[in-house]
Amino acid sequence: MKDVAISVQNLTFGWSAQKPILKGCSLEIPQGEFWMLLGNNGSGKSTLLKILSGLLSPQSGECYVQQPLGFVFQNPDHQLVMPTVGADVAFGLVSEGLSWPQVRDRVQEALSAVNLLGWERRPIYALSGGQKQRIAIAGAIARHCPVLLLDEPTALLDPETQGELVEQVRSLVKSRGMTALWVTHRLDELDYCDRAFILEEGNITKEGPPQELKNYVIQSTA
Ligand SMILES: Nc1ncnc2c1ncn2[C@@H]1O[C@H](COP(=O)(O)OP(=O)(O)OP(=O)(O)O)[C@@H](O)[C@H]1O
Repeated sequence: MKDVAISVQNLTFGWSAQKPILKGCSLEIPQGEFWMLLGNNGSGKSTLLKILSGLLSPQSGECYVQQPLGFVFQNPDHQLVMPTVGADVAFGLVSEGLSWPQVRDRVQEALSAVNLLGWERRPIYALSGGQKQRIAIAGAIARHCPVLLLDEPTALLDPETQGELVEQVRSLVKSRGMTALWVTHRLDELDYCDRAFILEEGNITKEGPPQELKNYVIQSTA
């Protein structure tokens, strides 16, 4: 039996009492698996991820996520803060009080994991959208995060780069035993995940393997 990496029980949240977003939402993700979260616009997917990451507090319910967690935003320009690749990946390590050689090793390990070893001195502004997303993921790997939360990370990428990123995250999950929860609108991305959820009307209404969820979405939108 696998350990649970992410667990949510009866979560409720609303921006106002008149408009509840999550209405007793529950889910569980085993360690070392790649899951996706689908749902219509405004169904509360980003809100759920923000609660999982501690950016928002639920009104009620229980929430557990293995720590430290890494969060990858839709727009990488909202999270890359330093001028170069190496400085950005190292930035998240500041609070750990590591020695310089330890920081260098962590940065190299993380860049190697996303196939960007040797890119330390590259300026962030010169990277493509997909490369920036891989740097954001490298930041989480450098911090040795067991869990990655990704909020529509391919939304701003071209189709080829979208496929490369989702493939990369799948291979990180499988090779490093990480757990990832990936929010998406794109049904073709489901092919890469182990299982997926659908968030509707404030609750998880469906959970299952990718093909089953694809069929459900296609039938419900036909
Ligand atoms: N800061 C905020 N203040 C008030 N309402 C908000 C705020 N952020 C989001 N909302 C509302 O909460 C609801 C859920 O938003 P959320 O962004 O979680 O949905 P989503 O499923 O991620 O949507 P999308 O697929 O469009 O990204 C929406 O109705 C949204 O307008």
